[in-house]
Amino acid sequence: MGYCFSDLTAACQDDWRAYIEHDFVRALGDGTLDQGAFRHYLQQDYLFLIHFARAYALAAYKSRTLADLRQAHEGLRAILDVELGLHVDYCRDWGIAETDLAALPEARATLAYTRYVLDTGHRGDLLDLHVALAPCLVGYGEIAGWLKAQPFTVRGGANPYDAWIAMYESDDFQAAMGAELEWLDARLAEVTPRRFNELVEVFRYATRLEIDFWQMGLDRAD
Ligand SMILES: Cc1ncc(C[n+]2csc(CCO)c2C)c(N)n1
Repeated sequence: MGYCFSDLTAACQDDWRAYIEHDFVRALGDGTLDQGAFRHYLQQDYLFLIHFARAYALAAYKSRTLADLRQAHEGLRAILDVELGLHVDYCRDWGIAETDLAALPEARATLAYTRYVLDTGHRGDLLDLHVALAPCLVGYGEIAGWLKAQPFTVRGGANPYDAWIAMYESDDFQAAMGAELEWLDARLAEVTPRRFNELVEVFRYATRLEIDFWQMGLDRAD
């Protein structure tokens, strides 16, 4: 007993590194990512965010305390009022109109990942759901930090993806990630070894689905 979040990443080290250091991420860092691949990723990420908002609504439904209910409400509000608006503006800069976003067909990788998270939340409890969401929330913060430390990363106007990196290294985002880590560490401190192993499986599947999401972008898969 007495687990914490880093025990989850340690238990799935190979998958976690494959996600954080994926070729898509490296190419974002050095600015060589194919722009069509990025556009495909952005389009599917719009659909991803909508389902992610639904997952926060599910977190509200699964809450047993007012504090957890408020946290879920804040997550839902942040996506609807901030993230999706930023995403639509950002897509416009990349030549994707909001009307196009609304009509997008969902790629299989988007479908698999988002429905896995929702199903995990439905069949499990609030901790299962948060663990399924963690590769998304914590992973992107870690990716921004990892890119910052890599010698190949190009920053500023010379990298067309600089704004994307900046978004996830921002103080606001890093603070949201820190709050999530605190919540997870407090819950994981109390779970049994058997329960921890169940949560590792949830975390591993969600991490693999993040890898597939990057790969979908690179392959422009539908
Ligand atoms: C496939 C995919 N995975 C993770 C994120 C990152 N992300 C999405 S919503 C959110 C938190 C919202 O409050 C974060 C960090 C993404 N955009 N796309």
